[in-house]
Parts: sequence; C-alpha cells; structure tokens
Amino acid sequence: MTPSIESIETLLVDLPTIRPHKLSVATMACQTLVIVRMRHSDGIEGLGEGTTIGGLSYGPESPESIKCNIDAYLAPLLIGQPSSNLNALRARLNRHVRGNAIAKSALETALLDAQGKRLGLSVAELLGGARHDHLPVLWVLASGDTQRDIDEAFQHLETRRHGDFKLKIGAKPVDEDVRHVAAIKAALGEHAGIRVDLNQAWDESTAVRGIAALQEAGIELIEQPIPAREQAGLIRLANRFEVPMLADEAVQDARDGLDLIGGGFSGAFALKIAKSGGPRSVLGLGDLAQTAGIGLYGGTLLEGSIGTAAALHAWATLDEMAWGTEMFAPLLLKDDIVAEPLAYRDFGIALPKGPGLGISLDEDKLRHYARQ
Ligand SMILES: O=C(O)C[C@H]1C=CC(=O)O1
Ligand SMILES: [Mn+2]
Repeated sequence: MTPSIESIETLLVDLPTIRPHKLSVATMACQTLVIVRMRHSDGIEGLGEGTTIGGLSYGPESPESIKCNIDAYLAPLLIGQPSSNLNALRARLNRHVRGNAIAKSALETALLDAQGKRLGLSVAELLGGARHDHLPVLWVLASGDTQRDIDEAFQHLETRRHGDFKLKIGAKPVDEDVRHVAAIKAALGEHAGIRVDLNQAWDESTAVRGIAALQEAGIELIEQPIPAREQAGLIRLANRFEVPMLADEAVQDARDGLDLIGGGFSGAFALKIAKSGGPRSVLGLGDLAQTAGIGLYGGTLLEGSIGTAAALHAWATLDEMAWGTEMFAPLLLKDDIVAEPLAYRDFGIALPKGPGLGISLDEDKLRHYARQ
C-alpha cells in the first residue's frame, strides 16, 4: 500500500545566540526555529524547519505566521495525500496557497526527509546525487564592535573553522560603516576574503558613495545594498563597479532570477531554501543561474541544524558554488536540538550522511526549548 501523510505537528523552538547578532534590520539575541514533524502511515517521520530573522523585520513571514499558516492552511492540504509524490504535493500547495515560501520550505524538507528514510537514500541522492561531500562555510561578523569582530575572525582562522567573513552593515552612517569594514580588512590583510551585506539599507545614491569606498578598501562582494524591489538599480550598480554585487532579497526564486538575467545583471545570486520554497524548489533558480553563467552562493536565513542540513543536500547537487556558502548558523546558537551536531572542519562543513537529511532529534532538548 502506498503510504500517506497522517499528521503534521509544528513547534516553535527558541534558541539563544552565543552573542548579539546585529543586522541593519534587527539585533538577534535568540533564533526561533519552526520545527515540522510529519508522520506517515508507514511509521516514518520526516523532519523540516523554517526560520526567519527578527520576527517580521526581515520579510513578510514570521515564526508565528509560519506555524499558524502550516497548521491552518498547508497541513490540511497534505493530510491523507500519498506521501511519495513530491512534485504533485508541491503543485497542490502552490495552487492553493500564495507566497509563504518559508512554510512551504519546511514542509518540502519534511517530505524529502521521509522519502529518503523510506528508500534508504539521502536527500541529495533524491535530488539527483551529491557532487560534493564538503562545502566551504564563511562566518558572519556582526557583534557590533570592530575589535571583537577582528578577534573573532582571527580565532576562526587559527582553528581552521572559517576562512572568509561577511560583515553586516547598514545600521550606522555610511562613513562609520566604511571605517569599521576597512579596519577589519586591514587587520586581516590577505589572510581572508571580506564581504558585506547591507540587507537593503541604502538608497542608490548612498550605495554609489558607499560601494566606491568599500571597493577601495578591498572588499570582494557587496550583498543587497539597495531595496529588493529595485532590480534596475542593482543592475546599474553591478555595471558601474568592478566589485561584484550579490543579489539576495532581490532574487527569491527563478522568476526574479530570470528578470535580473534578462535585465543584464552581471553579479551573483544567493540561493536560500527559505526564499524559494525548499531544497527541491530552489534548484530551479540554481539551474537557471548556472545556465546563464551567474555565480552562486549558498545562503541561510539562520536555520538551525535541520534547515542547514536540508540546504547542504541541495547545494551539494550543484556545480561548485563560486562564492561558497554561509551555512554557519548552528554555530551561532548556544545549543542544538539534534542528537549529532553538524561537523564543521577545514573551513567548511561535511554533508551529513545517512538516509533522508541524516539528522535525528534530541527529544529532551527539543522539549526543553520548545515554546509552551
Ligand atoms: O543574508 C542574509 O540576509 C541573512 C543572514 C545570513 C547571514 C546572516 O547573518 O543573516
Ligand atoms: Mn543577505
């Protein structure tokens, strides 16, 4: 008998961060994971996860809306359906629910995890097979303090945990941000690549001034300097400067990718399972970018170990990513809810092995951190 989806449980899990994480849109002392436990009639459980950053400050979904919209709208569309046809289930969700890509990503992840466990295959194998079993991972310096960021960077270089760094800027006046970035770049010299992420903080004329100074300081990549909807502005900035632009919030899915490529964008794309609706859905944008010769970057919405593993399985199926990945968030959290933490070493992370995501829950930790 073909197995069917029996129940879908969602839990909000609050994990403290090891230090305040400061972005232009929010300062985080805690990350909330929306954990999905999807049970099937053959006794198999699939795990999924959705996250965002700072409640509603990053985008239109919050942890609470992800949970509520899964419980009220998405789960009822899946319960009772055959478990194994991911493409039919994706189409069903997209037909009846607009947007809500993070909620859909958590469900798509749980479906893939269950199917992998059922067939004895990893999620990467279900997606066509892994081309890499170790992916580079940078660290995000966002303590808000220049010297603390420099100390953090040297510590990660010495222990060979991270070799490149991304700086979160845009909350302070341009000149102050540029001084902060230039001081970190000067301290690290040629030891490490330094990129910045503005999270849409600047308008275009501020961006022209700021990027000129960042280029001069030796910064290698400028992520989402201006608002997501200003795609034409991002294309102009990419054409104006030698330092490449990385589209993040501006490129949610393949449709956005097509618009940017069609408009002559010459920078790189940040992929995120959360933006595109899951580890299978994100590959549409990945394939489009690779066809168009656009460099890729494996992005995160600061997922915990389950969401991070899901993204790694997707990234592993692609050609080598020109800009590596930022799948560091489990290390930003003080504790974990999985039995075996992900293995970070040699400036990167190992693709988890075993069927499905290759991840299992620590039930005690989950109970401890789950919101009542
Ligand atoms: O890139 C983003 O916009 C979101 C995220 C990724 C790293 C981080 O610290 O925040
Ligand atoms: Mn970003």
